Amino acid sequence: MMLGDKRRNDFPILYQTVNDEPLVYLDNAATTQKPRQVLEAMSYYDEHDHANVHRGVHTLGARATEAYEAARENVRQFIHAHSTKEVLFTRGTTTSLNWVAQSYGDVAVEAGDDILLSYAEHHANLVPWQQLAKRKQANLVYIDLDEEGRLDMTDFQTKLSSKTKIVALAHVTNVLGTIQPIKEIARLTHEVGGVIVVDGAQSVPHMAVDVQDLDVDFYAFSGHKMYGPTGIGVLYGKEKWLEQMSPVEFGGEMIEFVHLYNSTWADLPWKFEAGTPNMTGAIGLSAAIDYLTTIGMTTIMQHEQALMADVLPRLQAIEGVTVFGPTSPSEHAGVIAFNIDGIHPHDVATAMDMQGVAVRAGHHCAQPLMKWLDVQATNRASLGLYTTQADLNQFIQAVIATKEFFQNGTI
Ligand SMILES: Cc1ncc(COP(=O)(O)O)c(CN[C@@H]2CONC2=O)c1O
Repeated sequence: MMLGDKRRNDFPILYQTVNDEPLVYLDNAATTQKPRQVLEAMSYYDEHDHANVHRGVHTLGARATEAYEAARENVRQFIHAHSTKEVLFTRGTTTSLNWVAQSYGDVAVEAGDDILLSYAEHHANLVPWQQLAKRKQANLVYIDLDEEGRLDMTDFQTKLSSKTKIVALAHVTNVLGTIQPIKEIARLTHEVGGVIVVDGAQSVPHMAVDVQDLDVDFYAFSGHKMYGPTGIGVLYGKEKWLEQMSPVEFGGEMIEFVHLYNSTWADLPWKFEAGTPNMTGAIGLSAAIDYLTTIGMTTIMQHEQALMADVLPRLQAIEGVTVFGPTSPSEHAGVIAFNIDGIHPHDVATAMDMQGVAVRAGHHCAQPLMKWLDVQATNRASLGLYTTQADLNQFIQAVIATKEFFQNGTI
């Protein structure tokens, strides 16, 4: 039995019909669904242990604090960070990346410095750097993509220089699903004295991530992309950088002492966590990590690669369908962008929804990439650990039926 069939009954939401057809949920790159184990862990916390953290001297406060900090330790182990001081809870990837651009960027980047990005970045890993470049009169330098949408490493090394202060890249891109060689990029970036900021939103759900092995300086991801709740994410940062960085938000929790006209800050990681944190979200994220760890990231990656090896060639073989990104299935980490020639992606997605199949349509917060692809928008199917062969069979049938419907009016 494949993983998807084995684990599907952990996800109550998947057992519904849409337009009288079994739901086939293939929008996991937007957000994943939560297993009962995550839902139950959050409910248990709220029903038994909820209180505000780090301040109460009463029993519930102690239990809530213990649960919250145990969640942080669980994240540390999951990404193999050296210390919990390096694991900051945020609202999600977008907040994490903004914190780096504002706090690290403002102290490290000066006029004339280079910030290297790729055309394939999500807006969350592009717009914060645009704002930093404007604030500091720094240069945004875009690394070319090759003909199949991979990062052009030759162009990267050409543009990398002693002026490079920051390299900001996705580990896995959210439209093409390309896996960027982060470990090599980190090594090359450090050789010129730069730091590497990695957008891990689309990689953490699909593969094991070891931030020490990758030797990245910052790594950002979201709970809701990895079978956890929304509203909780993580910023990993090397302790040496976080110690130098000023807080981005100010108030309770993050202070050591508040005088009338100045204040001192709490130690890491709390220096960056102003106000009451999302305890339930952190506990839900920790339960998601336990769930993924029980299955094993290698097992998940193998499952999704097997499905991709089946579905990508079948989609590529449909006449009148354009599939974007690398030709090889092994270079797609769970994501396929495609169009049916001559049919607007929104019409395709609507027609597929009529057949119970949920795919994304639009620019996917990657408008520079749409320009590079020379399209306004694409459709996107994205797999999860619960995706089954039956899901993909229904997906392929829906693409074919949608094409025929728009060509001759029958579905
Ligand atoms: C590569 C990447 N980076 C950052 C983000 C932002 O994450 P948060 O919204 O959790 O801060 C996303 C979200 N993915 C978008 C959301 O919907 N569809 C997508 O592809 C993403 O895919």
